[in-house]
Amino acid sequence: MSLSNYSASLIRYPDLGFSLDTSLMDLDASWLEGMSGKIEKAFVDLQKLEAGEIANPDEGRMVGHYWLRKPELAPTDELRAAITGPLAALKEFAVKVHGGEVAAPGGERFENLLLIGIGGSALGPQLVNDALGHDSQLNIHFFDNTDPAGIDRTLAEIGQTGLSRTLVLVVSKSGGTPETRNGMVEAKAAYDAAGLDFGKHAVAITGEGSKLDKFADEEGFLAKFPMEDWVGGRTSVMSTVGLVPAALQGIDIDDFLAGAAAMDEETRKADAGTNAAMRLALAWHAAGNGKGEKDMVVLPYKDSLVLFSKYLQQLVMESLGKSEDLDGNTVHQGIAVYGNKGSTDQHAYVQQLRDGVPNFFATFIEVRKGRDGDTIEVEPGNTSADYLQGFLRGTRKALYESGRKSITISIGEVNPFTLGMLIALFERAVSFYASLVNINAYHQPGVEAGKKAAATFLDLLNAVRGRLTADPKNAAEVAYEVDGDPEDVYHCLNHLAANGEVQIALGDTPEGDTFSL
Ligand SMILES: O=P(O)(O)OC[C@H]1O[C@](O)(CO)[C@@H](O)[C@@H]1O
Repeated sequence: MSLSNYSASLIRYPDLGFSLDTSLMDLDASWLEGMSGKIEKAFVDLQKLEAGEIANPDEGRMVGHYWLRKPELAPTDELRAAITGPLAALKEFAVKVHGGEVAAPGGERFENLLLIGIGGSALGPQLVNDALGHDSQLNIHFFDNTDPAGIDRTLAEIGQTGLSRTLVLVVSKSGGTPETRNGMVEAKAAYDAAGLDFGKHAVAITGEGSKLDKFADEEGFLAKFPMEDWVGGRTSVMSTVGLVPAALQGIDIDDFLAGAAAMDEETRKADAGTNAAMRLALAWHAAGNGKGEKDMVVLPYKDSLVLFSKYLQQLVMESLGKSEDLDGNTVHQGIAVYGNKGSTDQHAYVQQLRDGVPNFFATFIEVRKGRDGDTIEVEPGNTSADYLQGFLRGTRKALYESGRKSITISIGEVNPFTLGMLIALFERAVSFYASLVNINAYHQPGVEAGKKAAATFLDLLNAVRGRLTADPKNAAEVAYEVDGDPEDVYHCLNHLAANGEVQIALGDTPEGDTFSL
């Protein structure tokens, strides 16, 4: 570790208060030289993507999330209008909600938001809320799963009386995601039970013509905001998906977009020496040998960024985790991402990072400012912020001393602008990395397999339900009747027993368990 090595390895954008330090990644100059052809191609690929090329060939779609913060970039007037129109509309909607012009049927002002969505249709709003929502004009709650207990917990937080003052945002690009549909059905049931008109409390954010879009029309939703097919779920936080809730919360969405636009501007420059997103992609490539051999451990040293690692988990893993490259070769690409926050994890998993399996590189996120306003000394001469900085610097060094590499990203403070900057940085690094390893970062075929298998399980579950009688039967007998896999049938029966639909009599092993009505 030396100041000259640090200086030589640092990319900084002083106007943005941003820097990226890859000095502890030991990037080799000759390796970088050898990558120059791929680097050039990656710059060209991203230029073409931003110019509207079909960058998602499997789905035949353009990839337009970079236009969201610079609509002038969008290749046609129609696409530009699809960004600026909804942006103006959602701002106006937020003003009306805040002013009480859009209110609950009884005239009560909305005080709460309930966002129903999953994956990219929830993670962005959750990150934005956690990082920036401390002074929120409306309290936000989430249904991001089909877990009934989780739904009940959230409804209890809102409370029976709070429901009438709660605006529900149902967010689904496809408009057909089962978890989100279930969440909406559960929310509607809660409104019905409270004698409230769900539609008069609800807003849909979805693709035009989707099931949700039609349901919103049928139920007379208060408003609808479109989601375009050229914005992927995991990069949708700067579309209506992230901006509607953020504007309703009173978060400065113009600053958020401006931060992303500023990072885009810097990382649009085709110069590997100064382009932080390209440097990040190269560091990932070098660490994992271009094959994801090392996991990415994300450690923001700031409580308000704790969800950033979870957010990046979807952005990176859903984008890069692919079985085939663009030429159809089997490659099984990806980078595993996990993390939480520092210094908290020094008391949890940093022990393994320092001394255990060396299968990762760390990404520290440093926020230079400790807190707004006055601070106190926690001991003579030192503040809590001094300690946080000490732990970050100390851990980084301790890891390096035991051969564990790390990247350090620094920002001045957490605000809408800097959060926008960070998100844009990683989005562009993902785009570059995908080009470097020649994969399509913009589809997610693997997710479909689990969805299909879940649908098959539900069909089996319903068939099993139809076979239950007062006479006890074991799983093999029911499986024979429904022509199903005995183990799957056993799990159906066990599920029904756990939820009080059937009685279970335990045998010596699951094969001997019997079930009856
Ligand atoms: O917005 P939707 O269509 O409900 O999808 C939610 C999430 O599900 C996925 O499609 C994966 O199943 C993600 O890519 C997406 O963010």
